[in-house]
Amino acid sequence: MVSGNLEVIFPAATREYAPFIQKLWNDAAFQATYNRRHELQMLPRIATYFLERAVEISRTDYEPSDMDILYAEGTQSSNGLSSMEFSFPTRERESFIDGYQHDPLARYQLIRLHPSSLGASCKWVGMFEDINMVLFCVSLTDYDEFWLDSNGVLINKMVASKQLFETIVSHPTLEQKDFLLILNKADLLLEKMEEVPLTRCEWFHDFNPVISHHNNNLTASVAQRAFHYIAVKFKRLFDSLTHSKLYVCMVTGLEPDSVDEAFRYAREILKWDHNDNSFINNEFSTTTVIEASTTS
Ligand SMILES: Nc1nc2c(ncn2[C@@H]2O[C@H](COP(=O)(O)OP(=O)(O)OP(=O)(O)O)[C@@H](O)[C@H]2O)c(=O)[nH]1
Ligand SMILES: [Mg+2]
Repeated sequence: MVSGNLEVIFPAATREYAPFIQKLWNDAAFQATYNRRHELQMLPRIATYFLERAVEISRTDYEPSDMDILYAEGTQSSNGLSSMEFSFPTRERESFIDGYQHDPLARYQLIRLHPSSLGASCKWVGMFEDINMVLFCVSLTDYDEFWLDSNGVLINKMVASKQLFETIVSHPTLEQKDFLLILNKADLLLEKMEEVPLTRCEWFHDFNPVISHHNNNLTASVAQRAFHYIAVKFKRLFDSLTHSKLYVCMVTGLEPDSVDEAFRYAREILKWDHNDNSFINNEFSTTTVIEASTTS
């Protein structure tokens, strides 16, 4: 990859196979299997996005679109920890017309963790002494998914996130820091709940909403309640560990506006702090945000 010699990774043969891959993918048996992927360990939802484009992607002149990049899987480093720094430099004026204006001075460190690095008691957190806020990201659809931990034991991904959250919020370096919990993949929650109940995750065993069915499907309000339930679970946990308030918002990572909204909320929170909490009782109108004044 470093040498840019893609022939080594994707030999010409791969391109020859691409039409067959696409044909197999459109086969009824493959599609039926994909539709029952929640019964399998390792068939990601996203498979369809790329397999449908096998021929296009295999072309030598293929250039990934922004969407292709957003849909791609993150890579995992061998020690389970990868990170990159980014910021939003001032761009052309037109880009700002509709969207959220990022603070060009804000610097972000994106850290991706695998639970296998949990055993290392998160020593790396000590590297981040000068941070203002932690944006802790959890996928709402993790509740029925599993990971192999460092001992080779399958662990529920939501439970793994909970354990990581506990370790990180209790870390001495991050004492008194603001935490914003980003509950991601909001667009997929309802679809998943129609297949697998939220109670599949042991931590969510007491989720018991009054369920209103519409055409035998769960309604969006059930997903909304599930989101609130999960948010409150984390808020209670955070309160018990730090005696402070956890901010929460719901995000769909594939939608730039939704991500911008989370960054905007993060900036509001910092402003509240900066102004001695005088903003704390301000109404925050967005529906995807659990109000700052919500108690657990
Ligand atoms: N539909 C939807 N897909 C998302 C969202 N956020 C991320 N994704 C997709 O989820 C995948 C993210 O892949 P990874 O970064 O590997 O994360 P993951 O597969 O959820 O989790 P692990 O690989 O187990 O860490 C990509 O295909 C993304 O396009 C979202 O909000 N909605
Ligand atoms: Mg993945």
